[in-house]
Amino acid sequence: MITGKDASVAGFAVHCRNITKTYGKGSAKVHALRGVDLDIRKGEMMIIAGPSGCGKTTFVSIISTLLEPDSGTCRVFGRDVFHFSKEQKILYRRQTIGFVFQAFNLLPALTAQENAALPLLIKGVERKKAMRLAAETLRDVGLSVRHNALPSQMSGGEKQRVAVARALIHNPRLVVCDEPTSNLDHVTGQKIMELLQGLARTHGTTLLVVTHDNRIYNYADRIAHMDDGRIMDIEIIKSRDFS
Ligand SMILES: Nc1ncnc2c1ncn2[C@@H]1O[C@H](COP(=O)(O)OP(=O)(O)OP(=O)(O)O)[C@@H](O)[C@H]1O
Repeated sequence: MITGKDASVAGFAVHCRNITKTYGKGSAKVHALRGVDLDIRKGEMMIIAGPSGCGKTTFVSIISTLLEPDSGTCRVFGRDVFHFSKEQKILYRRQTIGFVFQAFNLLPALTAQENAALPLLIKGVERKKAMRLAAETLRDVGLSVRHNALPSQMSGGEKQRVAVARALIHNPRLVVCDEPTSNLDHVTGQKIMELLQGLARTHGTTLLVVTHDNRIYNYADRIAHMDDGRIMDIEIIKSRDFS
């Protein structure tokens, strides 16, 4: 982990200190995060690993402003995200972050191309242009055909490619993936990770991936191992120069 008095916040995609979060009250109280510090460098792929219930999803939800922390600080690309207004949070989630979830979260009534175009359509991009960019992005993620298929007509791997296209179409600086391979077979999971890694390297995107699928650990630059609401260890997988 990069820490120390001289660490420059400006060099980091994510810079978090002492984040705590509890759920519930009294005897039902759960300490989900017990003081999490983490720095992620721009362009880095950081995996957050750890057993079920250790606080992984809580942590990424807080960074993404989907959930309020109890205490702590967090700067994402230098911006103090815990003090955003409601409107700033909405814009931050739409513009800065791309999300990929295990359950794909595609809208069932929309085609692959419409699902991929969604972030642009929400942003107000004209439909024809959004659909053209969606077709290009689907090609980038290896889906050259079946753009008019509905999610119910696609395989798990195809759906996850659409989800990745949708996460990347607006060129977010940070892509947050929660168990992106857990509903996929091994080979398809590896393909999705290669895709994310390749696209991230081409565009300099920072990737934050929550997983307990140790078969994808080798795609990370570093792995933050969590347990019981804390980061216990940071493992370096690849030593790349991020300066
Ligand atoms: N809305 C909630 N209300 C009460 N407790 C919660 C809530 N969400 C999570 N928890 C608890 O907080 C702790 C951390 O949960 P979290 O979902 O962040 O863990 P996780 O590491 O992502 O788990 P998994 O790998 O199973 O998804 C767990 O003990 C969980 O039961």
